[in-house]
Amino acid sequence: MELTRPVFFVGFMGAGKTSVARRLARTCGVASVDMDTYIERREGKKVKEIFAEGGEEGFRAIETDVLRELGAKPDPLLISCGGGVVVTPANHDVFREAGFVVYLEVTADEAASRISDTSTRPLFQNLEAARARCEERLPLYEAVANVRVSTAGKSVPAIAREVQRILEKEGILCPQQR
Ligand SMILES: Nc1ncnc2c1ncn2[C@@H]1O[C@H](COP(=O)(O)OP(=O)(O)OP(=O)(O)O)[C@@H](O)[C@H]1O
Ligand SMILES: O=C(O)C1=C[C@@H](O)[C@@H](O)[C@H](O)C1
Ligand SMILES: [Mg+2]
Repeated sequence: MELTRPVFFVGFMGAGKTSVARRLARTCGVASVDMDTYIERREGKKVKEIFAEGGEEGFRAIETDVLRELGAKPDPLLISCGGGVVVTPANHDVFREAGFVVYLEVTADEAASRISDTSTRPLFQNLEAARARCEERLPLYEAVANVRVSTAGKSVPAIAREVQRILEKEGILCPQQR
């Protein structure tokens, strides 16, 4: 199959953006890219090190640069964003101009139960702070979303199938034209 526009997955850390995009890419035969992984390869450093050296501000600048680059690829991709991509206002323009945004909903408590190693996520260091951060970001996720998908109690393959149906209905995921 092929994509007519880039599809961005947003949502809090642990929502399943990376897992769902990867699963959908595999089952539909389209390409996916994970922004955190892409950033780590490009910078030759782990996200944690980028935060330690340049702070959140340094990380966000790289993130916006990469979002613009990936959103402008001639062959559209499934793009799993970092959990904080919505905090930078300029990123909202990229979403609006280029793509379709799938918001995967999760609570901080459920996310905490899914993530085995929070040390890789500098902004998920304790549950209290994560709950507050998650709540603070809800309106931002909602503002950019073209569609919301609840992930509570659902498996990654089930969520991927649900997203696939939505993308097909919207004409974003189509049978290959050539
Ligand atoms: N629906 C789900 N049910 C159970 N576990 C899940 C589900 N989705 C993801 N997970 C697990 O939660 C962990 C985090 O998932 P994933 O890395 O896909 O989240 P993410 O949204 O990309 O997070 P981040 O913003 O930190 O990159 C992984 O171990 C994954 O296997
Ligand atoms: O929610 C966030 O702010 C982040 C989520 C991760 O995906 C990484 O992009 C980074 O750890 C920041
Ligand atoms: Mg991820």
